[in-house]
Amino acid sequence: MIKLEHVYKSFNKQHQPAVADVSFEVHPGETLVLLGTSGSGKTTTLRMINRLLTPDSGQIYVNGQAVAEQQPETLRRGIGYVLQDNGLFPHYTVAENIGVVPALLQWDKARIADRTTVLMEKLHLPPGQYRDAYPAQLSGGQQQRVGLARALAADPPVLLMDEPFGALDPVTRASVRREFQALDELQNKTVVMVTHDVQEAFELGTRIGLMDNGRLQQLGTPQELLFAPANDFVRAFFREHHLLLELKALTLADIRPYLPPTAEDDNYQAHVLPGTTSCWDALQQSMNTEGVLSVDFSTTVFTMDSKSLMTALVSRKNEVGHKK
Ligand SMILES: Nc1ncnc2c1ncn2[C@@H]1O[C@H](COP(=O)(O)OP(=O)(O)OP(=O)(O)O)[C@@H](O)[C@H]1O
Repeated sequence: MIKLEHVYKSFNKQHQPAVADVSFEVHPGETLVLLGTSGSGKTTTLRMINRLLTPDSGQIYVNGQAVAEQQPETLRRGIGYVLQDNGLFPHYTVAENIGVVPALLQWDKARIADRTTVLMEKLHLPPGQYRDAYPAQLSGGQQQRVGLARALAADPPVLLMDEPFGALDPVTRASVRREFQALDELQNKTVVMVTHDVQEAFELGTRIGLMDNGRLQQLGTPQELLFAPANDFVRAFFREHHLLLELKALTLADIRPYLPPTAEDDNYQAHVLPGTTSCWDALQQSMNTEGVLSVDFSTTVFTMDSKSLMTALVSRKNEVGHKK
């Protein structure tokens, strides 16, 4: 668990603070994404959580304990940290990089080796091929996977990530992001991630904290930020990507009332999507199924096509817009 209470940080007392009155709580199993324009205070906020920076005022707690009362080294051993440039040690092999924190925690060698193998397999880095490689011998995407494995190695309850996919090309970025999202390791972790990529925030964030000028402009679920913006800044921030973000934020269950009446389908084959699937993922799946989608709404299975999905989205938008 991470908790910030009225945190302020200035680098230059003559200027406005880099972070002003930021408060939030993040619970196990949640990913809070800090999103915002460049210089809005995202990285400063993150770096105060593991004491790389010290707040001028306010309190920060990790797992119920004030970070100011803990030795920075001890605190950081319990926090996984992933950086944009991966921060791997160039003269350490992949296995040695992944084993850094377990070694500091004095795990025995066999346990470190087992844990390294498990994580490399989960992150699609065949251990036989890459265990003894050096970072420079890996692609950017592979290096970032090693950075993730290193952060997860000692199974810390808290994970901080600063633009973890920011240095990757769009295709690699999407695949590393998907692998990250699918990791069972994350299930009970408390994660705070910084990004300025709006799509990434919507894909990975349980909640999003949108920052501007050092302040949290709004903190809420992707749906809340999109459909109930707290102010003009929030509204304007998402305007350009609105339709795409709606596809990511809304599930098939959200648009079910707007789908055309469809006969229950006894002929559906494999590939039934749960109602919790995002509309975006459903459209992507429809490319593999010639446009046809079967959706399991618990009581009934609907069969529809991608066109009726888009029509339902527009009907929903019209109705919700009309009510406002
Ligand atoms: N070490 C520092 N010394 C002086 N000023 C700093 C320092 N670190 C950050 N700042 C200033 O604090 C403000 C917030 O910076 P921060 O890096 O937290 O923003 P950010 O939202 O993470 O931006 P970006 O997305 O560009 O990384 C900026 O005005 C920045 O110039």
